[in-house]
This record gives sequence, C-alpha cells and structure tokens, in this order.
Amino acid sequence: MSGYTLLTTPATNRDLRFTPAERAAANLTGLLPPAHRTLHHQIQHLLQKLRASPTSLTRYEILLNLLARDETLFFSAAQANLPLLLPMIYTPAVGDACQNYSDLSIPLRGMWLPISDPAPLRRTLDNWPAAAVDVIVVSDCERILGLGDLGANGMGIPVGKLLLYSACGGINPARCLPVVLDVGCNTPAVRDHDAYIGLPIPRVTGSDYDAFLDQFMDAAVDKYGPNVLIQFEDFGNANALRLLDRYRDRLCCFNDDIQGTAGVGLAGVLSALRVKGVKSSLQDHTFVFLGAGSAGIGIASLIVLALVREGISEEDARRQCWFVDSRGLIYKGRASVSPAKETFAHEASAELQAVAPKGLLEIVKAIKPTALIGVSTIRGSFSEDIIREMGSFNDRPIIFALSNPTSKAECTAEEAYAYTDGRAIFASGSPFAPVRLPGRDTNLVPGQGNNSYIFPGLGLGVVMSGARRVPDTMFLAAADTLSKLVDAEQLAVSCVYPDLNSLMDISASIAYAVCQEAKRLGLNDKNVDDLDVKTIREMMYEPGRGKM
Ligand SMILES: NC(=O)C1=CN([C@@H]2O[C@H](COP(=O)(O)OP(=O)(O)OC[C@H]3O[C@@H](n4cnc5c(N)ncnc54)[C@H](OP(=O)(O)O)[C@@H]3O)[C@@H](O)[C@H]2O)C=CC1
Ligand SMILES: CC(=O)C(=O)O
Ligand SMILES: [Mg+2]
Repeated sequence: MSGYTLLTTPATNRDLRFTPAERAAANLTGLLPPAHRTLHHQIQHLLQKLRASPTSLTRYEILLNLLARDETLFFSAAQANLPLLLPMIYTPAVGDACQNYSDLSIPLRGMWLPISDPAPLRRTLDNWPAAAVDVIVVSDCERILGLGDLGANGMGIPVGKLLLYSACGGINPARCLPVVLDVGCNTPAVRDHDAYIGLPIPRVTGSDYDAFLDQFMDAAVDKYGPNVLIQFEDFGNANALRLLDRYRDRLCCFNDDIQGTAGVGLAGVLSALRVKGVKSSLQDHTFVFLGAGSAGIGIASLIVLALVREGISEEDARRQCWFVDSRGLIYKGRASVSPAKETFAHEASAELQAVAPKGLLEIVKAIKPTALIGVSTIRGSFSEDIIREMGSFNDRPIIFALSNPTSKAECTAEEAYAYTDGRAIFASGSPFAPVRLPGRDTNLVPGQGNNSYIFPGLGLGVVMSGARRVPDTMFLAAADTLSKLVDAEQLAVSCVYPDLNSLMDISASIAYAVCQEAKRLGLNDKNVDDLDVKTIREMMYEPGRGKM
C-alpha cells in the first residue's frame, strides 16, 4: 500500500508521524504538510484537546473521528491512558452518545441489520470488509445501559465494547464486528424523532423476531466459522436469558450482561472478603439484589456456582441470595415471578411477606444482608437511610451500585462512604473519583465493578483456545483470576478491583485462565499447551505490533 490509500486507511495511516524517508518511499510527498511529529507528541496533543473539550459528546466525537482516521494513534493513546479514556468511549459517555446518536458528527461504524430487509442476512454480511472476524458484539438495543430502548441509536454499545476488546483485550480491531439487529424501537421519542436513523416501527416480537435471530446466528457462523465468538449485549429482559439458553449449547456465544457482569460481580465480592474486618468466607454472606434482571440473576447464579464449589448445596446457596424487583421482595408464592426469578424465590415467614411490598429499607431491616447489590437502573434507590441501615449491623457493608451510566447509579461513592463513616466496601458500574471524608488523611477508592474487567480477557481466551462454547465455569475462572489480581494496597483503600491501568495485563491473565478451563473441559480447538500469561501478553494487539 502506498500514497493516498496508505493515508486514508485507518489501520496504516501514520499521518504526520511518517518520516521524510518514509514519505519519499511511499509516494506521500505533497500529501502531508512538512511537519513531522512523534507518536508521543501526538498523544499529548490529543489529551490536551480532550481536556479542553467541553462535553462528553464533543470528546466522543473527537475520539471516534480519530479512530476512523488513525487507529494507531487512537489505540496507542487509549492503551496508555485507560482510566482517562475509557469513560470517554465507554460508560458513562457512551450513554450520552447513544441518546444523541443521530446528532453526532462521527463516521458510521458497524453493521445495522434491519428486520425489514428482504435480502438474506448471509449475503448482507458479505458487505462487511473483513473476511475474518474473531468477535461479534450484537445488540437489539432494547435495554441500552439503564437508559431503556434506544433502537438503532444503540450502536455506540457494540462499537464501544469492541473498542475495549482491542484497547484492553488485545484483539485486532480489524477482526471485530459491531452489529445492531434493528427490529424497531418502542420508545416513541426516539422512534418518531425526525433524524432517527433506524426503522421507525414498533419492535417486532414473537416468531418473526426469533426467526430473525436464528437467521443472524446461522449467517454469522456460516460466514466466519463455528469459532466466531458472539457476545450478546443489552438485550431486554424478555429476550436476554431466553436467547442465551437457546444458543449457548450450540454456538460459541455468551451474554455479557448476564455472564460478564456475573464475573465482575463475583470478583468484587471475593475481593471484599479479603478486606480487613470482613468475614473471610462466601458462606457467611447474605446478598440482597435490587433488580432481578439479566445482571442480578447473572451475578447471583455465579455466586451460587462459587458456593457449590465450596461444598454448599445448590439449594442452600440460592437461599443466600434474595431479590427485590419493581414489585418488591421476591418470595415463594408471590405473584408475577418469572421462571428466572423463581429460582431465587424462597419460603418467607408471614412477617417477611408483610414487609415484601414496603420498600427496600424495610426489606434490608428484615433480611439484614451483608451485601446490597444494585442492578435496578434506579438512581437514589440506595437512600441515606438504607445505607445507614446497612452500616448499623455490618462492620464493613458491601454496597455495589452497578447500574449504568452514572446518572442511574443506585448511590454515589460519596454517599456510600459518608453514611457508613467510610466503612462501606463500595463499587460502581460507572467510575467515581476517590473520596476523602472530612478529617481523614487518606482517600477511599471506589472500584469500577464493570464487566469491562471480564469480557475482553474472556473473549481473548476463547479466541486463543478456539473454544467452541463459553460455559459458566469460564466466568468463575475469570472472577477468581480478577480477584487475585487485587493487591494489598488496593484492599487497604477498600478498592475491590485492580488498577485500570493494568487492564491489558489483567486480560492476559484472564485469557490464560480461560484457555486452561477450555482445555479442562475439552472445548479447545487450538492447542493451548504452549501458552502462558507472558506469551499471551506478547501476542495481544498493540498498534504497530499487532500479532493478533
Ligand atoms: N456494572 C456492570 O458491569 C453492568 C451493569 N448493568 C446495569 O444494570 C442495570 C440493569 O441491567 P439488567 O439487569 O440487564 O436490566 P433488566 O432490564 O434485565 O433488569 C432490570 C431489573 O430492575 C428492576 N427494577 C426496575 N425498577 C425497579 C425499582 N423501582 N425497584 C426495584 N427494581 C426495579 C426490574 O424489575 P422488574 O423485573 O419487576 O421489571 C428488573 O428486574 C442497568 O443499569 C445496566 O446498565 C448491566 C450489566 C453490566
Ligand atoms: C456495562 C454493561 O454492560 C451495561 O451496563 O449494560
Ligand atoms: Mg451491557
């Protein structure tokens, strides 16, 4: 490749970094101004521009435009500055981006597949430029973060997840495919907006929806082979678990909101057990989940798997997890309990049944959980009195406000710490800054309990091992690995996740654990015997090195 093509191909463009000799050799003379810049200089300039940029949307535009022009600069900057850039391309900014998608000045990226298109999906997939794809992130955008149904505007999520696959998980961006299955949108304000980019129809459901999903899964496997990893993302509650159950034993797929979140949730809990002052066994804990959807049921199911591994019966393990949904506490015999919720519907005394519809405070008083996990999308639902109540019978209450984006978090880090005199072990789905309580001389550091700690490394392990399926035990292995990477320094400031700066290394460790699990289960189509963490780390995509 040379000349104009070299400059206009994002993967090869090195912009003002081309040296005079390279410019002469590649017919670039005259196509670039005379100045020469180093990568370091350009990263610093980018960071300056981002810091001066006024809103999350303008920063998102800067970054997505850069990505479409110069992948080396984009991923080099991202990999070297993950704590700064992640919130700009992922949560919380990606929520703003999806809510304003049709007004953004960014190049379109990914494939939108409308259910109304009569062309076979298999043929449409041929329009994607890459012949080989390792990972597909697909959404029907019915539940974008905690923001609801955003229809085709939800593309920011598959795109953002795949940027993390490359920036944190070392998968070559050329081998990633973001997909929106456009089956309509049930949010009138989105659908009826005159600039809406998707199908302006109510959501298609039932057998037509299922047939479309089947067609997509078949087309993806036919085009990219049985080892292509398909990640379901931000499907609504009525479909998420159902689709996972439909495909998980047939294809190489997982649901990130159920299983990825489970991995990060369990890892946070395991780390919390190591924070000074907390009882050291999972068996001693009682969990109350606010929200009984994909994320909550996913986390609880993996906690159950971890407890069963410790020798607890599955039934007893489930009894350690209680759920509260929009109708109150779930218990055996309550009305409106779906099969997934039924698994965690326990016998409840008459007193507890009486408390069930009264709200979270009364439920917390009655159950006295050691851990309160928020996956409800309801900002402020962990109110001051609830947090204080958690602190009244726990030395170190575990309080995870995992709903995204920040505007949907059940409470802030500051609230969790302030109302427990700094005793809360807090984590949140979107980032919060460290908190210094009055009169203290050290910060408390909230960990980011986000599945971004899990899916990049998990996907990398699946790709490297050629695993044909993605069983739950891979998420157990990922959670164990993630938790073990939290060091004493982090635990001392109540942080239950490792430093975000080390996400590439974390992903290498998780990938190794996943490869070993694939081998243990006989699922690996590739030989993993020669892989260790160091080898995996060296194979991961970094701009200019890119062995993956
Ligand atoms: N940190 C992370 O890594 C992740 C965070 N999340 C976040 O978690 C949140 C939930 O996601 P997900 O589980 O997939 O969503 P779902 O739509 O599957 O589930 C939402 C749940 O919240 C419940 N809920 C809604 N309103 C209330 C209320 N007022 N009180 C109690 N419960 C309520 C719903 O109740 P009902 O069943 O009665 O309708 C439902 O059970 C989102 O904000 C998402 O961004 C999700 C995945 C990963
Ligand atoms: C993080 C994530 O996957 C979500 O909030 O949906
Ligand atoms: Mg999600």
